[in-house]
Amino acid sequence: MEIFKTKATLKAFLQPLKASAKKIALVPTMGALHNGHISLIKLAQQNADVIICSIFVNPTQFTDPKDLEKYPRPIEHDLAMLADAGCSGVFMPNVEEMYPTGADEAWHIDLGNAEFLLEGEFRKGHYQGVTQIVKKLFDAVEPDVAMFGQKDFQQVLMIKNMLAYFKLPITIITCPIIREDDGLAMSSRNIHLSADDRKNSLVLSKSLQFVIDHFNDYSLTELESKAKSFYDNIEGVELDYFTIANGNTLEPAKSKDEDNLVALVAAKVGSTRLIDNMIIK
Ligand SMILES: Nc1ncnc2c1ncn2[C@@H]1O[C@H](COP(=O)(O)OP(=O)(O)OP(=O)(O)O)[C@@H](O)[C@H]1O
Ligand SMILES: CC(C)(CO)[C@@H](O)C(=O)[O-]
Ligand code: BAL
Repeated sequence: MEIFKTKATLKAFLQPLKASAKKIALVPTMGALHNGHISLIKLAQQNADVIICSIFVNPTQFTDPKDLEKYPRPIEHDLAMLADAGCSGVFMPNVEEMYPTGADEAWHIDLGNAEFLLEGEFRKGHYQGVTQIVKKLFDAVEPDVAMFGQKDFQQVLMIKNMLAYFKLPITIITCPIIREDDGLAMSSRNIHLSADDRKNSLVLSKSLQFVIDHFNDYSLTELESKAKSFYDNIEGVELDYFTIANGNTLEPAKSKDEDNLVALVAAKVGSTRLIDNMIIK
C-alpha cells in the first residue's frame, strides 16, 4: 500500500493507471477507522480497480474547536487496517497541502435549502466546509467513483448537490450503515463515550427502529412524538432533533405516501454528539 502526503506524488502514481483505463475509487475519511470505513473500502473494491482512501481531519467543517482538537488520530492503527483491507493507496496530506493560503480560504457555493436544515442548523457552515474539502479531494484524485456512508445522510445529499454545481463526472455510491451488534452505528466519535454513555447511546438506534417497526401503526405526528419520548428522562442525553423527513429535500414529511422517507436523529450523549438515521422507504 502506497502512502502519499502530497497531491503531486498522488497524481504521479495515478497517471499511468488512468492511462491504462483503470477505474479509480476514492474513499474520503477523517481517519480513526472502524469497520464502517472498511465496508466502504470493500464496496469500492467491487466498483473499481484502484482504491485511494484519504485521511484528513478537515478544519473547515468543524464548528466547535474542541471537537476538532479532540478528534481521534490513531494513524498507525488506521494504516494497518487499510493495508489489511487491501487498499491501494492512502492520501494523508497536512493542512498546508490542502489549504496553501490557510484554512480561512474563501469558499461558498449554493447547496440548496437542505444545507440549512438538521445538521446545517446545529453546525452552521458545516456543509460549506465539507464540500470545500471534498471538491479539493476530487480534484486531487479525479476518481471515477467515490464512496460515502449513509450514516451521514445529509452529507451525501450535499455532495451530490456540489457535483451537480460543478458538473463533475463522478459516480457517488452510498454505503449502508454498519452497526455494532447492539445497534449503535459505528462512528469514530464513539471512542469518547463513557460506559454509561455507551448504554445510553442505544436510544438513537432504538428510537429509529421504533419508527421502522411501527410505521403502519401510527400517524407521522404520533410516530415522531413517540420516538422523541424515548429521550425523556435519560440523564446525560440531550436530543437535538428527531425527524421523519423527505429523503430528497430533508423537509419534514407531509404525508406517509411520499416516495422517499427517512427518520433522522442527532443527540448529545454525555459530551459526544451522535447522529443516526434509518430509511423508511
Ligand atoms: N457506521 C458506518 N457505516 C458506514 N459508513 C460509515 C459509518 N461511519 C462513518 N461512515 C462513513 O465513512 C466516511 C468517513 O467518515 P468519518 O471519517 O467522518 O467517520 P465517522 O465514523 O462518521 O466519524 P465521525 O465521528 O466524524 O462521525 C463517511 O462517508 C461516513 O459516512
Ligand atoms: C467526507 C469527509 C471525509 C470530508 O472531510 C467527512 O465529512 C467525513 O468523514 O464524513
Ligand atoms: N462524519 C461527518 C464528519 C463530521 O462529523 O464532521
